[in-house]
Amino acid sequence: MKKVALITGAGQGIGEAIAKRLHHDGFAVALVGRTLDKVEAVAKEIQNDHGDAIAIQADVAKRDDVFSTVQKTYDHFGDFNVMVNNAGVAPTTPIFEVTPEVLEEAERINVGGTIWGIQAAATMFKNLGHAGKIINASSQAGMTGNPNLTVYGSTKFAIRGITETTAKELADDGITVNAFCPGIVVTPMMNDIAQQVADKAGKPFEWGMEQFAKDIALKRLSQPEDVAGCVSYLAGPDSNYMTGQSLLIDGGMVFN
Ligand SMILES: NC(=O)C1=CN([C@@H]2O[C@H](COP(=O)(O)OP(=O)(O)OC[C@H]3O[C@@H](n4cnc5c(N)ncnc54)[C@H](O)[C@@H]3O)[C@@H](O)[C@H]2O)C=CC1
Ligand SMILES: CC(=O)C(C)=O
Repeated sequence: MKKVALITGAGQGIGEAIAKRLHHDGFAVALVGRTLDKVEAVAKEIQNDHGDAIAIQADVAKRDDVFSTVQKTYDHFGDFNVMVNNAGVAPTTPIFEVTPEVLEEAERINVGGTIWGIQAAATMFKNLGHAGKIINASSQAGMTGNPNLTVYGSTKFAIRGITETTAKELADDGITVNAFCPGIVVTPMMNDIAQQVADKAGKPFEWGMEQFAKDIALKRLSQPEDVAGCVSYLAGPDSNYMTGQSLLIDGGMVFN
């Protein structure tokens, strides 16, 4: 029987690439997103490639939604093995522009969504009586400070802390918890960030992207597939003896 993975935020960008990569690795995949049309379109592509995929609409900020996606995934495929807490939002907030609303939304989705995802997946693994893998999306912005990303960066630092903490709490149940920390990945999110930073400075889009891209040692932006390859490792057996870790996939940027 195929192993089963659930990926949140799978309608575009990194989540879409992870879903497709895990399908190629032999997983049955549940694609979760806020906009059903988008996850359905990706699920259809996977089905057309002879894959097993379902699409589920959910808001990861809502605990009940997240528990329900895990239950639906199990009900459909009959097992549950890997949870990828990938969905996130990235407000661009110079420190003087941070409002309670911006802070709360990012906390509810990025931090809350990750915690509910860990709770729901670990509960299911324990009920099934077998091991499982939980993989969380942090960021290079969760390892170092990025100007204009105070709120976003705070959520991504938090996700690394949650990863380390829950790895220790869940180890006795055979559950591993790791995080991936992409650098600058060409997705709708990153394009929005670059555009907003450029707009605030009265500069063109290319200038906005350059603010993030100029220190990449490998001298190229990353593609969603670069990240999906590392998540494939975290989801597969070769990472079985690894837990509580944050895998940096930034082309040599943070520690330049
Ligand atoms: N693009 C980049 O350069 C980087 C991205 N990341 C992280 O990787 C993850 C994926 O990022 P991208 O693919 O770039 O973003 P994206 O914005 O292109 O895609 C994220 C997806 O998550 C969904 N989503 C957002 N809030 C949701 C919610 N409450 N419930 C359900 N779905 C929700 C969105 O609808 C979207 O389909 C995020 O956690 C992001 O913070 C980390 C480092 C760099
Ligand atoms: C979006 C993000 O995580 C960046 C710029 O590191």
